[in-house]
Amino acid sequence: MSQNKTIMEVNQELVKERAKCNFNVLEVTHILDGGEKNTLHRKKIESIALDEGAYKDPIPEEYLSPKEKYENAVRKSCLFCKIVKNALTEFTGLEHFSNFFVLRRTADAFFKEISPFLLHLGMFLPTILGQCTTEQQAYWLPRVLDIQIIGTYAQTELGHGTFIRGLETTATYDPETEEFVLHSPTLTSYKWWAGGLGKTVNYCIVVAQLYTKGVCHGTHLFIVQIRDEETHMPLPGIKVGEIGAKMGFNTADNGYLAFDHYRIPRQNMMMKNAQVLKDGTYVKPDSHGKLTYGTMVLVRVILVNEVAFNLAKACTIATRYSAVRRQSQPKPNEPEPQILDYTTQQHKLFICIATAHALQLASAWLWKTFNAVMSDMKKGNTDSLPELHALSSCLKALSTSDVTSLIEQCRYSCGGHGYMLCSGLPNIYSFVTATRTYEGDYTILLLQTARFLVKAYEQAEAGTPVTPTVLYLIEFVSGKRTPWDGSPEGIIKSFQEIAAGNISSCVKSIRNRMSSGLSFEDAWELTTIQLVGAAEAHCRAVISDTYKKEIARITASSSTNVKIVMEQLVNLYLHYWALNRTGDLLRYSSISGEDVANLQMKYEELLTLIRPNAVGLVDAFDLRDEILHSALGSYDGQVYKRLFAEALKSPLNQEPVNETFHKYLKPTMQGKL
Ligand SMILES: CCCCC/C=C\C/C=C\C/C=C\C/C=C\C/C=C\CCCCC(=O)SCCNC(=O)CCNC(=O)[C@H](O)C(C)(C)COP(=O)(O)OP(=O)(O)OC[C@H]1O[C@@H](n2cnc3c(N)ncnc32)[C@H](O)[C@@H]1OP(=O)(O)O
Ligand SMILES: Cc1cc2nc3c(=O)[nH]c(=O)nc-3n(C[C@H](O)[C@H](O)[C@H](O)COP(=O)(O)OP(=O)(O)OC[C@H]3O[C@@H](n4cnc5c(N)ncnc54)[C@H](O)[C@@H]3O)c2cc1C
Repeated sequence: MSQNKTIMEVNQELVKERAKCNFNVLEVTHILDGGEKNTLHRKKIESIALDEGAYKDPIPEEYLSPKEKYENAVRKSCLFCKIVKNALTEFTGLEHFSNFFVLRRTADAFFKEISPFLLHLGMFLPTILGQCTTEQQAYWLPRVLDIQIIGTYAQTELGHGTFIRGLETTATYDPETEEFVLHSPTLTSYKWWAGGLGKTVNYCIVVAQLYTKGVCHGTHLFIVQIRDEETHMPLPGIKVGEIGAKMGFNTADNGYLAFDHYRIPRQNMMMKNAQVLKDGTYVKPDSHGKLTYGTMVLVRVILVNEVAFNLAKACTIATRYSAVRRQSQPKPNEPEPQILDYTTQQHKLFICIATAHALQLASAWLWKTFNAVMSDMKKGNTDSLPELHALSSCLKALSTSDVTSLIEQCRYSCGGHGYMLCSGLPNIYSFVTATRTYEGDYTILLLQTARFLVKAYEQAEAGTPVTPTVLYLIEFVSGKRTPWDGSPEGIIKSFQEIAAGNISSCVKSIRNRMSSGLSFEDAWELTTIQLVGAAEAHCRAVISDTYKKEIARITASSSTNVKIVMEQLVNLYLHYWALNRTGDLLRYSSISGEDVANLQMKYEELLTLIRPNAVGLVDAFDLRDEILHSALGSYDGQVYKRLFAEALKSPLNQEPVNETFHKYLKPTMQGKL
């Protein structure tokens, strides 16, 4: 493996673990990267960005003040962009966007938290690609890709994040001057949260209610200059600042923004879908009404990959540490076992490895689906957009939620040392837990998927065709059931039956409530706990099915041992979730109590089978130490030496006696305070 420039010799525990591994690690790396060519490309970018050591901080980030942290992050963002500039200029279409994953991953070496430029590349750029006309793109893109301007995406307001139709910022067209007048009528209409808005950006995309000829046409997107390009001073009519300290994202200067009758040219409305003509005539998009929500769909797709990557980081750290750490003495007169040998520890960790694989492959599949839908839409066909919206919503919701819990589980599995910032786990957690909220809160997105599922159920009942991911509903409404057989295919089938059963129960509840006199809205509202459950079950079935099929497809030409270990992980994922949902299985499938006991036995066998390959499996994620930032997870496994070296960096250790001794401790102890 092209691992890291290790200064320390590799710990013997890890040497032995690597010798035990029975499959070709590089082959698995290629699978996860989507092919050998992608691995080589990734390594090339990582080398360009990291080999010279430019990412290194003179003082560890965690010991800087908030202001210094931010300033250091800006310095490094500029440096990072300079180093990878050639790679950046390639991104002239959304179809190239998957290459950003490589940059994103590499950038992690530079930032323990996050770059204040994240939204520039993660949302400003894709919105320009997705929402601007060709002429607008020709004007804005070169400036964006060359970092001549820096932008963000300001949609959320102090009063509204979820309910976009409730946003209060107005953009009123003035045909006299051919300008839009942006205004923030209330405190709750202040833009709030946009990353980089506080101090970094000079432009942003603003989502505002469009008024022309006295009529409100709903929310539309505008490119707005907020700071002078020379002095960086906020322009007259703009009030902008930072929102303050957060649980994480502290180097991302999330900001607030308000407008006082601030004017922008008509051409700054993003006009790919709807337009306002010079005289103020509004031209409606002739296809789907939600096309202005496009960037959110893209970013939801991206986030599935993003959290898979973060889970890979967390389980690399926790698995390597668990191979080095020894604790307790279950058998008298025998050495303390590696904690990785405890079945409960394997239960905590191997599901993380399997989930990272499942989500990585599901995200690649979703990315392909996204591109296919975009290509249809270029031809004016928006028929597949509702399914993409439903899929990206539930996959974003479930992946961010699962990964948040699993990263915390990785921290638990590292005991006290996992609580140290230098383990890397707290920063990974505080980044990922936010993904459950931003870009659409968990509950909200699952309820969006539920809307789609209820409609699909009604179509299946009526005998009209349904889209590919809900084909299982046709069998369900026809009353056909597959007897439980405990095979991987059988488990996936039962997940689909759980999903169909849950959707059917929701439909019944809504109908019963409506027949007892409630409105559809009230009946829906009272059923939302079940609807969230149904969307979650559907999504679990989709992930499981995709994971199994993709592994079978990709490993068709793999070596035998790679095939075996990949299949073991798929089975582990399926057994883990089947055991987690025995209540649903008993309710909606023909599983018996004895079958549940067999599932448990099989699950425990899988843990034992995977155990010798555990370190090889996390090595296959091929995460350079610079990207992991972890004393517990480095490739050399020198956990204790690294923990001690980190402790010595603490500012409190730079002097033998702290001044508080003279000021407070001594007077207190001597009764003089
Ligand atoms: C220098 C270093 C650089 C390092 C970086 C290097 C590279 C970076 C590159 C990549 C980055 C990698 C990863 C991360 C990338 C970026 C992310 C990082 C940070 C992000 C920060 C977060 C940003 C944000 O949070 S922006 C704000 C997001 N806000 C939301 O998501 C709001 C959620 N709310 C909604 O989506 C909607 O309001 C709603 C809840 C869906 C309801 O909408 P509404 O209009 O009320 O619609 P309604 O419910 O009535 O439904 C009507 C109808 O429309 C359908 N619908 C709804 N939405 C959509 C849609 N999006 N598409 C299609 N259809 C949609 C809905 O289903 C209904 O249909 P129907 O009537 O049932 O048929
Ligand atoms: C770190 C971070 C970065 C962000 N960056 C950006 C950015 O760059 N640009 C930007 O525009 N925004 C950004 N956001 C804002 C983010 O998109 C919103 O916070 C998110 O969409 C949730 O909206 P909200 O905060 O209004 O939550 P709310 O909608 O107020 O949700 C609060 C609770 O109410 C529940 N709830 C709300 N409505 C319903 C309903 N209809 N049915 C059932 N339950 C409901 C939710 O499930 C949730 O539990 C960021 C947020 C964070 C945390």
